[in-house]
Amino acid sequence: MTKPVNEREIVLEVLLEITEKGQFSHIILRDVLWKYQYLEKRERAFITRVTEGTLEHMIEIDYILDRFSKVKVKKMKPVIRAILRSAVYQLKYMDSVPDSAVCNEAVKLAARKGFSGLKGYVNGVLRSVARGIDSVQYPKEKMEELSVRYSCPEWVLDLWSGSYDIEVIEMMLRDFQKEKPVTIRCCLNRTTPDELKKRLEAEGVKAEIHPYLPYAFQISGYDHLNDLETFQDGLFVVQDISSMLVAEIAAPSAGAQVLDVCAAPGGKALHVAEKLFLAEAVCGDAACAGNKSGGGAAAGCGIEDQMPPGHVEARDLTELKVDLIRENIERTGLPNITAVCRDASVPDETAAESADIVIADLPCSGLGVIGKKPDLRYKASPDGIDSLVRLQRQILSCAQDYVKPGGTLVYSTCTVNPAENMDNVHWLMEQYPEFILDDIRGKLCPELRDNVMENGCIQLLPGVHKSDGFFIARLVRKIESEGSRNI
Ligand SMILES: C[S@@+](CC[C@H](N)C(=O)[O-])C[C@H]1O[C@@H](n2cnc3c(N)ncnc32)[C@H](O)[C@@H]1O
Repeated sequence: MTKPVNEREIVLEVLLEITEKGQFSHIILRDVLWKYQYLEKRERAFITRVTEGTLEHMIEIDYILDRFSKVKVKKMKPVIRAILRSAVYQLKYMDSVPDSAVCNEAVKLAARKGFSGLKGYVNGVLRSVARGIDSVQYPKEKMEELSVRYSCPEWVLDLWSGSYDIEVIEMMLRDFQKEKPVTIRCCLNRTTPDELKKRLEAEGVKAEIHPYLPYAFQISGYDHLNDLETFQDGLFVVQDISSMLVAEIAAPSAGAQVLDVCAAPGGKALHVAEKLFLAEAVCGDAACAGNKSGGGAAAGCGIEDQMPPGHVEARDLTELKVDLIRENIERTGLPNITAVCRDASVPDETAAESADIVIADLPCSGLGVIGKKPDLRYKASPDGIDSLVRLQRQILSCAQDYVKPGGTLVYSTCTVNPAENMDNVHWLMEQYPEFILDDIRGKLCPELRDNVMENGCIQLLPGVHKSDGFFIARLVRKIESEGSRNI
């Protein structure tokens, strides 16, 4: 009996949504896995692997197909193109599926989708690919070769070649294709890293401390993260180490007023709120026995009562996004953070010079995280990057206004594209000379300290560093009488 849904048919639906309709792979995949949660674990894993793998290797797959099909990939009917792409992925990268099964299933799927007349074509192309795949010649020219081998558009490589050596580019590309453990952040308002490690291990999870931060772990060896008791109890959140560095670099002191202008789903804002909560939980005065969260059991020195409590306002553009922040606030149980819907590109005069710390973790091309979101590389374009830079500058020009004199602006992106990173920092300092770069070295572990640029910012590169591609700058608004502290 034929099954009502077939995992290859689901892969086809998902691929068409992403490649033909421009949907994001992580969102479509999440929704589809939710819809078909009754499928067996093996089938769900197959859907994820074939979809992500096809996207990750799509330029290489198209190159291979163009060598074996008379009709070029660009000219194929979308359904046939998607069926062939996912089949070539299975032929090249999934030894567990016999070649004959890949070909037969693709032919059946083409027929089910109304293309019975193309059964012979699909079968012919795939059988020739299966026979000849190991003898495909890759391009001779280096950039072209890298583009095909690692499925990265050539214009992206040209862009990077202006700033990075070819060896570094290849290291990044190789790293994007590597399977990596998930990185989590221990919620220090709920537990200690030691306790979390013990509980994870009791659940059969392998947890290793990340070399950059003592409260970050790399975890592996579990089936469904959401099913872990430690996750359900809110003892950790999933977050890349690079994102955690933003809160380290923001380094809020007790009583700080923080504004995150682009906060959803809330990772960095919640981390800053946690730091603030911990800074205020214990009074800094060594002679003081009291603390704000101590329920009044001990008498304090009084400083903690005079100080207004610190707070994080986490903003984002749409109610949908703000609801994501709210869900995460509820999960972590932090009392000192609120989520607000507001467009960061529109000036907010009511917030002028109101924040000790402004976090501007802005929308960007995401070229530092294409290993995790494989379709981003096909969605980005040179024109798209130009308009992102315009948006980033518009948001930065609003965000700088909210920083108090002496306060801090932390600018970050998850890209390795200098136009969206260092160029924006230079632009900001030209437009607003009251801002100077602050050196972040003292806020990082020794291993990373040496990688901070001369101007005090950091550009993390996948494959070079143990993180996503990520950029962080810390700028300080001068107090009027203050001389230049520029480094
Ligand atoms: C890089 S993500 C932020 C990630 C977040 N800081 C975190 O750590 O979870 C950029 C965010 O900017 C938001 N965004 C884009 N344009 C915006 C605008 N004009 N105003 C406010 N937020 C915007 C997006 O919705 C997205 O959530």
